[in-house]
Amino acid sequence: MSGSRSSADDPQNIDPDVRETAAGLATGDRSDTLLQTDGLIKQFGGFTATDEPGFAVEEGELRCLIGPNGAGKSTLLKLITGTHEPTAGSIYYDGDDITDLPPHERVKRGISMKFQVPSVYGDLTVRENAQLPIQRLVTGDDRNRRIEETIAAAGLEGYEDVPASDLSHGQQQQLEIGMAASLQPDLLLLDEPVAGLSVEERRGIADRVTALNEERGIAFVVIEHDTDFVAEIADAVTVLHRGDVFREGSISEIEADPEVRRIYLGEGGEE
Ligand SMILES: Nc1ncnc2c1ncn2[C@@H]1O[C@H](COP(=O)(O)OP(=O)(O)OP(=O)(O)O)[C@@H](O)[C@H]1O
Repeated sequence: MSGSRSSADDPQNIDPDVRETAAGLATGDRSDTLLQTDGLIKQFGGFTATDEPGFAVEEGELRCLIGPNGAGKSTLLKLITGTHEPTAGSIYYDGDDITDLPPHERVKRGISMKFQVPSVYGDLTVRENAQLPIQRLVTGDDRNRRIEETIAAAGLEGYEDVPASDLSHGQQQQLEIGMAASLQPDLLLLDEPVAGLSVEERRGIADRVTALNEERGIAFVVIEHDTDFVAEIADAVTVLHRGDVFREGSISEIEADPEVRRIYLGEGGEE
């Protein structure tokens, strides 16, 4: 843990590898890195929730973010969306430093997030909910086409006129994922999308996420505790512990790692 916003903004303080990647992207020398953090710190009072994790996402990859309770997973996603302002450090997206951009500018750049708390309107139909994210952005025939795309992305064809309150919890989550995807992001962040869902509902969410990843090339970061679900969807897994990246690898490598088992089972949550 070190530094402040002003010292982290000094190009001399940026990790050389990160500077090279960001500079390469900015000059058109494209690598596959979509998002990269550098020296990122978030403190709440005296407590450090994010401690220079050096987190990266490649274009089109489906990455799951796991870790004990309080490891800093949600905080990291909120720093990426701009919901939280970092105490220090930088975030690069598609070659640009987006650290100081407000959340709506990040959405325009292609970062979209579905939060843990459901946000569909129960008294509106599936179609009416589906038009909400784009209603001020898209008009005419394009709007109808985008609404149909959103409903297809949610896997809710045939439910167009059903009030969202009549959908199952899993279908509501599907609708939210479709709505988050309707902004045509390159990166979609999901915070525990299958918490509290049945096995069948989890399968519905896994189908939506993998379809959007494979058919539209959307990169995902998915916070998830359920390793069966992670094994079903993830290309790669990052383990966060005490605000820092603890391990990265495939789910089978992560599950076999005794140190990962220790931080989950031994120490449990963060103090
Ligand atoms: N707004 C806040 N104010 C103060 N402390 C916070 C705030 N948000 C998060 N924290 C603290 O930061 C740490 C990381 O929280 P965070 O929610 O990012 O963890 P998490 O890994 O997502 O946990 P969980 O798996 O339980 O959702 C926790 O100790 C939490 O209490």
